[in-house]
Amino acid sequence: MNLRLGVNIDHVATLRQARGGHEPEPVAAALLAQSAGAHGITVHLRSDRRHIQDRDLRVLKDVLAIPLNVECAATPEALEAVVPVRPSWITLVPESREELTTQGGLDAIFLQGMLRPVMRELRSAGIRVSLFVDPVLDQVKMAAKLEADAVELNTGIYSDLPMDSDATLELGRIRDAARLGSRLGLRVLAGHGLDLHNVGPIAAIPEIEELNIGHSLIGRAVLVGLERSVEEMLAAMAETRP
Ligand SMILES: CC(=O)[C@@H](O)[C@H](O)COP(=O)(O)O
Ligand SMILES: NCC(=O)COP(=O)(O)O
Repeated sequence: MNLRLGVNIDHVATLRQARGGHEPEPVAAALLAQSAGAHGITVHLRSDRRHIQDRDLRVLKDVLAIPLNVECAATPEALEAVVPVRPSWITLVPESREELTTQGGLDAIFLQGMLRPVMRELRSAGIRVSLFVDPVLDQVKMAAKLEADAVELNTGIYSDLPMDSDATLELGRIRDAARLGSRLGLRVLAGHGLDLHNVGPIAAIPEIEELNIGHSLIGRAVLVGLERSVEEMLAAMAETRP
């Protein structure tokens, strides 16, 4: 199975919002990522609208030829903004206003009563649903029980490990969760904090179909250009998953 790259363009919008103007245009970034070989575009519509705006979703949906994945909290306010856009995917993520970035996976077990009707509504609107969960077997089982189309395994703990530390344990958790998700019929994605240096061992996990990568890729794009940054990431992924 070929490994796909979803490019998260949130932080192009972060830069735009720093001045509250029009530049840089995240839609232009999405189109450049698409032409450089990205297989999908991911954006996170945060409740505080710190980067991606409602208008971005609408324009992205209109212009992209590759799937649009919108991450959001499972709140009525977020879903009212996202569902009418009809993205290919909605990924439900936990969110708190104070966090700098997502702090962990969704607790699908604790939230199952709330998630069940929400996910049913999204499915009936023709939108595929992914749950961003920690690499914990019971969370993956619950995602399957809730009839999610996919799980995105949170690689945040793995990505935060110091460079010279032993990642065996965390990689094992991600590998086991990926294997279980695939066995249960879920599509398995992974992401959070991945970069050119740590992506290899995650890309090597055969059950993982797609990686969502944003911050490091956009950070590098500031230095070398977005197309080159996407191409470098695709090449790094292909080193372990040709
Ligand atoms: C859910 C996840 O891991 C990321 O998409 C992250 O939430 C992106 O949001 P920020 O770009 O606001 O950190
Ligand atoms: N869901 C993960 C994502 O979209 C990108 O996360 P990051 O690479 O910005 O940490």
